[in-house]
Amino acid sequence: MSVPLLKLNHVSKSFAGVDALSDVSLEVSPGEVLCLLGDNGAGKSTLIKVLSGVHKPTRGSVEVEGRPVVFDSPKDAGDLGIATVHQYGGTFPLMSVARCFFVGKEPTRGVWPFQYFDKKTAAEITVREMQKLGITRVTDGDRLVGSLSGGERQSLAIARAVYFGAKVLILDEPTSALGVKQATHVLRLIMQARAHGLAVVFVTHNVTHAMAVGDQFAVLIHGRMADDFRKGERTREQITDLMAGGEAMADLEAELAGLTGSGNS
Ligand SMILES: Nc1ncnc2c1ncn2[C@@H]1O[C@H](COP(=O)(O)OP(=O)(O)OP(=O)(O)O)[C@@H](O)[C@H]1O
Repeated sequence: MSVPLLKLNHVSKSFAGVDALSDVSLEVSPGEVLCLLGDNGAGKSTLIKVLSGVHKPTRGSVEVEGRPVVFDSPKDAGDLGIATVHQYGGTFPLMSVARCFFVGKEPTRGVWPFQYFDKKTAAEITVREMQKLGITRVTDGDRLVGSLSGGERQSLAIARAVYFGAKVLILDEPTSALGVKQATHVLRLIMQARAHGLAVVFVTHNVTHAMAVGDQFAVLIHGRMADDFRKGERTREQITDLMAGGEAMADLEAELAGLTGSGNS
């Protein structure tokens, strides 16, 4: 059994009286997709921020490849191969795709202090890496990021993470703003990353998308792990019911029945 790439042990995170996460334990190994499911306010963003070095846990610990770590910043997490891709690709609309791909890691030419950004190399690498992910319509590294489709932006961000050696890819609601075709493309990218041995944490509230690619699942409700299971152990209905909160739905049904009843009388 391989050592998990990333592991959370009994992590809690509180903000001035709000328990955003309570006693969450999970792990993800190379070549696995962990889907983190939860409704609005469940604690998904807070969990991503703990995993990516934005927040320190109030209690509990984080391990990377079996070693306890304390991230002081997202850079610390990045240096250990943890890459986070945000909903819109976290990219800059007015930058060229090549600039965006290499932001903070620019290839240079010349000798200090006369170094300059090697635009040609950056453009070639960016276009090539995006093509590897099936994005064949971006052939010019000078193209503005703002002109890419949502799926292409996600691909750019994922290609960047993989190129710079990510071992763990954390995807924050990558499909939620996309149409069916583009969402399918992003789900394919997740499978590709998995096939390359990356550990993927796929954060979503779309049960269908999660079930299409997930190996294991964790459902957060009010900051707690309400359930965790492996592929095939729950039906879509069971997961949806759990996320919607069985009680809340029962209350609503009773309320609606009451309204209908009073309308009839
Ligand atoms: N910096 C903060 N200060 C105070 N409370 C916070 C802070 N960040 C998150 N919270 C609270 O923690 C809880 C979980 O929030 P979080 O953003 O992690 O949920 P989420 O699952 O990502 O929700 P959504 O899907 O709506 O983005 C919420 O009640 C939120 O108001």
